[in-house]
Amino acid sequence: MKSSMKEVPLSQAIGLVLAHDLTQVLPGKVKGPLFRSGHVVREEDIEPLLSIGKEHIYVIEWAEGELHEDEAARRIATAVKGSYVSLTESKEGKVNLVAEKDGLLLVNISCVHQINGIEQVVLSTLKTKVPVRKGERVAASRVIPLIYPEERIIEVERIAGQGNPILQVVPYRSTRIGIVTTGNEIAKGRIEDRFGPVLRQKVEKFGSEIMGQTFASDDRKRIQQQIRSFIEQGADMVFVTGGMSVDPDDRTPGAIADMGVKVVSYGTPMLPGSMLMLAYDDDIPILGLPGCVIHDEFTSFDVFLPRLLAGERIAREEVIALGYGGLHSC
Ligand SMILES: Nc1nc2c(c(=O)[nH]1)N[C@H]1C(S)=C(S)[C@@H](COP(=O)(O)OP(=O)(O)OC[C@H]3O[C@@H](n4cnc5c(N)ncnc54)[C@H](O)[C@@H]3O)O[C@H]1N2
Ligand code: MOO
Repeated sequence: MKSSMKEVPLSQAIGLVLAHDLTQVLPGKVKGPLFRSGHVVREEDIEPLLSIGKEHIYVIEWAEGELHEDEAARRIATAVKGSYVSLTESKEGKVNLVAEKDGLLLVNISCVHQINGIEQVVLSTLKTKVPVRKGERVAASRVIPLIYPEERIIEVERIAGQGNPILQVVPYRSTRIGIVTTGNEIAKGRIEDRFGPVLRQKVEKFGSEIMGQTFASDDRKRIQQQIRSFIEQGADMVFVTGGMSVDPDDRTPGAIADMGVKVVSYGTPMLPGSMLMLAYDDDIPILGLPGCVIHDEFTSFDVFLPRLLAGERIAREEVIALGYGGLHSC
């Protein structure tokens, strides 16, 4: 047997319980529930109900195996949430999933696709591997009809139970970073360094620290010595700034590539930030940062930084994938 909805005219609705949130939309002013599910209709509610076009309310007689939209949305959200993600109460049949900490959001994309392939399920998420703040909404779930077959929710729960959590937040590690700034014009004091302040601010935003900054002339050996020195002092990551382009006196990529490290990529298919280099000395990332990092607000560096601070190891495939949708400016 299926659940049924009994239509009750407003004149007979006083004392009855609303079966779902009733939404008011006043363009530019309000879009939200005027009455919440479970509200007991009173005399003074009649006028406001008429003003949002309700001449009847509906009372549901429930059958076995069917769920209210609020319950269905809550079960989807519960099934997909992993660590450091929590749920809000449902509103108009929608449950929000919220980050409990600052960190990197990881989304299991193929499972999200599978779940949205189930008829009339909505699981809407942010993109994977983006930085999120504590309290930020990372996803929302709902079903389209008010009364929804439980068997489809059981299918959502089966997909979600297969392996890695579908949505999780990985908090940032506390990371000590050394900066080697290259360029004769800075080493000789002709211009003032701009990388230091920019990098400090970007890194501190994620709760990590710059352990020091040294300055090297355009000389391979000096650049390599200064990178090594930071690693010996316990750096978890090293940034090398400037000299990433095509001039013969741009020595940074050569210096990094020639110091016995594993180069993941020199050249990142995103603009700005195409001249970025990523290498690893064992587990320690070494990044060659191009001039655009001090010029543009958002570059490939801002994509990589939160991933690295959350402890992700970036592989070449992930760098390649940045090209699609990676055209921002410059
Ligand atoms: N012919 C080509 N030209 C450029 C290419 C290219 O592929 N072919 N790539 C462009 C892209 S993209 C970028 S990004 C920049 C990369 O520049 P570099 O990282 O090599 O930077 P430099 O040449 O060392 O300096 C450029 C500019 O920035 C100033 N600078 C450098 N470091 C500092 C610092 N610490 N503080 C303040 N200012 C700094 C430097 O004095 C220069 O004015 O190359 C494009 N060109
Ligand atoms: O490394 Mo550059 O951004 O593409 O300006």
